[in-house]
Amino acid sequence: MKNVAVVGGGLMGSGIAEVSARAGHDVIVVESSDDAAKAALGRLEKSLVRAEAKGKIASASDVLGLIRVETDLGAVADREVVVEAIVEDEAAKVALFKSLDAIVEAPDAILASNTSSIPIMKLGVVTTRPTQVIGIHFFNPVPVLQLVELVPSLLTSEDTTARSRAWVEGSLGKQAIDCQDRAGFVVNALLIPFILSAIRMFESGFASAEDIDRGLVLGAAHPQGPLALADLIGLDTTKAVAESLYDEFKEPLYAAPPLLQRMVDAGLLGRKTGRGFYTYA
Ligand SMILES: CC(=O)CC(=O)SCCNC(=O)CCNC(=O)[C@H](O)C(C)(C)COP(=O)(O)OP(=O)(O)OC[C@H]1O[C@@H](n2cnc3c(N)ncnc32)[C@H](O)[C@@H]1OP(=O)(O)O
Ligand SMILES: NC(=O)C1=CN([C@@H]2O[C@H](COP(=O)(O)OP(=O)(O)OC[C@H]3O[C@@H](n4cnc5c(N)ncnc54)[C@H](O)[C@@H]3O)[C@@H](O)[C@H]2O)C=CC1
Repeated sequence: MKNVAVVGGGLMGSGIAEVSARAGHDVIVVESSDDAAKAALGRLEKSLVRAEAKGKIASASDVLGLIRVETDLGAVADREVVVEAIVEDEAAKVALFKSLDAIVEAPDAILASNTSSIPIMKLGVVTTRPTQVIGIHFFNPVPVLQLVELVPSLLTSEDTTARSRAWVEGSLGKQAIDCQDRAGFVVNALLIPFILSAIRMFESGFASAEDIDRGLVLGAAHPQGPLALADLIGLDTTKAVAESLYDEFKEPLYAAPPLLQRMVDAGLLGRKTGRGFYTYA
């Protein structure tokens, strides 16, 4: 699969577009407005310039030359693989998969979602080709982290799973794990309750954000603490993933704590808005 579309060019979509172009693929990114398209292009340029400065790629402009950012979803019609990376909102994703089903022409094209937590079946069944719908879940930051979770639904064909694996491992150089189609898959089903516990600890006044994070960095060798990680993921996404998990399993450990809800209400979404548990320049 050499021609790829990524729908949603935010934090994750721009990373997926970057690693695809770095693997030599022809990439179309679709964004929802001109301003969002400009922001996506800015993220791509910044990341590729950094990769070039670090000697990881020969030329940022050559890689950028493989990527087109569009605002018309019709641009994805000729793609072999489409990776959806829009906001973590089931209704928005359902609407998008219905549109993709009508637009994408290749009869064997793969329609993938990068969702963090929404069961893939909910997206597959709204299309006429659920055998070709699969979760291909990358991790943040995409150019750095090796893992991809492969999440076939009960209706996904073995051929779709095999071609998805060949693409992420063979072409993109990532490492895949296989997951059942349950909210949160493997990593977020474990990681999100850990982050929510850290938020509850901070909310209760038990320890400062800095001490909670330093504790996990220095005492458990995590690359960053859970509150800094929530700021990296985005508090809106963290809350949405918690809600999907709670909806599926009804376990209190998945319930979003009030502080997380209030921070999202306030627009304190972490790095993306400049303020979450920490402030960013
Ligand atoms: C919510 C979901 O559905 C699933 C998820 O993704 S959950 C989130 C999973 N992600 C994690 O757990 C991230 C944990 N944190 C980390 O791995 C690290 O803290 C980090 C990579 C984010 C930053 O690492 P750091 O050592 O503090 O910073 P820094 O020195 O700037 O970066 C380390 C390397 O990563 C690269 N890097 C960091 N951020 C990057 C980015 N956004 N894009 C590209 N490269 C990046 C740097 O260039 C640097 O590369 P070199 O070693 O080759 O120089
Ligand atoms: N943030 C993270 O650490 C991770 C997020 N994910 C998942 O990836 C997806 C995207 O997350 P982020 O990139 O963090 O979000 P984000 O908010 O940074 O980006 C979402 C982008 O989608 C665009 N968009 C929204 N609706 C659209 C539409 N209908 N058509 C085209 N573009 C549209 C927005 O303009 C925005 O740029 C979510 O499903 C999330 O759960 C997966 C792994 C890690």
